[in-house]
Parts: sequence; structure tokens; C-alpha cells
Amino acid sequence: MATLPVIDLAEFSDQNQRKNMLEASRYWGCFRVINHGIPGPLQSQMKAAVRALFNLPDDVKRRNTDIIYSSGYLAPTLKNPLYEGFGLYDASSQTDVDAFCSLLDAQVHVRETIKTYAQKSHEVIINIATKLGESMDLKDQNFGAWPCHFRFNKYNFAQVSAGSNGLQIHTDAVFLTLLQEDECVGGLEILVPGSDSFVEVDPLPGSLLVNLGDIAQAWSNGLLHNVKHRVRCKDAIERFSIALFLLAPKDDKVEAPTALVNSDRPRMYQTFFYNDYRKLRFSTGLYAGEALSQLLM
Ligand SMILES: O=C(O)CCC(=O)C(=O)O
Ligand SMILES: [Fe+2]
Repeated sequence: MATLPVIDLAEFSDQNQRKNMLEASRYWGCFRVINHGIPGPLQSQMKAAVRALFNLPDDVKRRNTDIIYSSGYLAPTLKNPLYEGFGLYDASSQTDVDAFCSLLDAQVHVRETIKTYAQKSHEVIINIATKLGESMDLKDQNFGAWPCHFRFNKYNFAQVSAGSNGLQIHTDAVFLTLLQEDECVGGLEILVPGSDSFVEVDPLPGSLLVNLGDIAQAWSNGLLHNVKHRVRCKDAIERFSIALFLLAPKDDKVEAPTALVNSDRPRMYQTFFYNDYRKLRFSTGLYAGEALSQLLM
């Protein structure tokens, strides 16, 4: 099991927290946060709300269609039979969150929970992005304007699937992910950097996991690490997780700020558009960060 660095967001005046966050982001591409501001009861209510959505009839679920490339409902497929997911774009907009709930005829308490959770988790992800920016001496980034995508994941694990992947090895095609894992069912594994071994991520109840994705790697000019991870089925038990993704700059243009480019660290990636990058990943089937190498200078 990997013991990931734990960052206390309430103690950020302590320089060590800042240093630890940057170190974890550069090495693991992943860390935990505690004292993040999402109360435990809201986390439980959100999980119950997500369960309720997965219990909807199939034709209702399919109303959750794509807004940006591959952002909507994903039914289990032959290739990925254990996985099912809802997607909500743009989770930073209460209007969009409302529209998603209306499409699915969500009950009042489900709608209220999703709206509150979206608002709170958006505050948390912006707080983390801002602190990460500051740890790289970038003070003028308006992460609050960057679009967000919610994904609710369900893994239909059964005895016969033990040992197989619920979610194949991938990097997240985003800047940051804020993940509420299943507090009871493990299975998330991350690749130890520079090796081919996976380690299970140790659960820490009440905490949230932060992953850095491909956009963090490209936008930081290669400073931040896009963690490779997967979900394995261990037991015959349904697993749920809730991921909020901070995607990319508002104008869709991914380009390292000039402060992160210098003669020792020349610009690594061509400027590209985020939506094109999503399409590139899906069209090439390269889900574990390899598509980024096609954008190297
Ligand atoms: O379910 C999990 O724990 C991980 C989900 C994940 O990796 C993702 O949604 O990108
Ligand atoms: Fe992921």
C-alpha cells in the first residue's frame, strides 16, 4: 500500500504544507487533502444521491448526453463491462448542475445535495489549484474561471470479476481531479513513478484524493506529474466514486505560463486546444498520457 502525502488545507500558512504539496505533485502526481471544507455528512449524502441516479431506468440515464466530447453518460460496454458513469459539464455552473438534475428528473433532496456538493467541491478544487499555483510562484492565475466536469462512477463488481480492471490504466485528461473514493470498497491503484509496479492507495476516511492529469503536465511545462492509475475489482461488491475535474483554461488554450519557461527548461509542448486534446485521446485510444507525446515541440 502507498502512503500518500497528506496535505492539511487548514494549515497552509505553514510553508512545509506548500513544499509538500509541490513535491507530491512533482513526484507522485497525487496527494490527499484533509480539512478540505466538505463536511462528512455531505460526503455521505452525495454518495446516496449518486446511488439514486444509478438506480434510474436506462432510458432516463441516457438523457445525460455529451456537452463536450465524451462528457455524458457511459453505459457498460463489452470492453469495459464493469463500469458505468454519469457526466456533468460544467459543474462550476449552478445553472448547468440544475439542468443535469432536471434532465434526470432528480428528486428534490437529490438535486439539493448535488448542487451543494458541486458548489463546495468547486471551492475546494479552486483552493487547491490556487495553492499549487502559488507553490510554483504563480500568483495571477484565475483558476476559478476554468470549466469543471463532474463524473460519478459505478463499478458493478462481481465474484467472477475479481482481479480484473474496473477502470483501465489511464491518466486523467484534465488539470486536477478531486476524488471522493468509496469509503468502504478499495481498488484504486497508482503506478509508482519510474517503475511498472502499481500500489494500492491507502484509504483515509473523510479525506479527498487529488490527482494531477495530462493538462497539469503540459501546462506546467513538464514540472507536474500526471499520475497513471487504475481501479481493480477485489470483491463482489458495488463500488462508487465521485470525481470533480478542473479541466483547462477558460479559453480552451493550453500553454505553459512564461514564468515556467526558461533556458534551463525550454517550452516542451506546442500550444493546443483542450477539446482537441480530448478528441486526440479518444481517437488514438491512448488513455495513459501517451497522446501528450504527439504534442511535444
Ligand atoms: O473510482 C476511482 O477511485 C477512480 C476514478 C478515476 O480514476 C476517474 O474517474 O478518472
Ligand atoms: Fe482517473
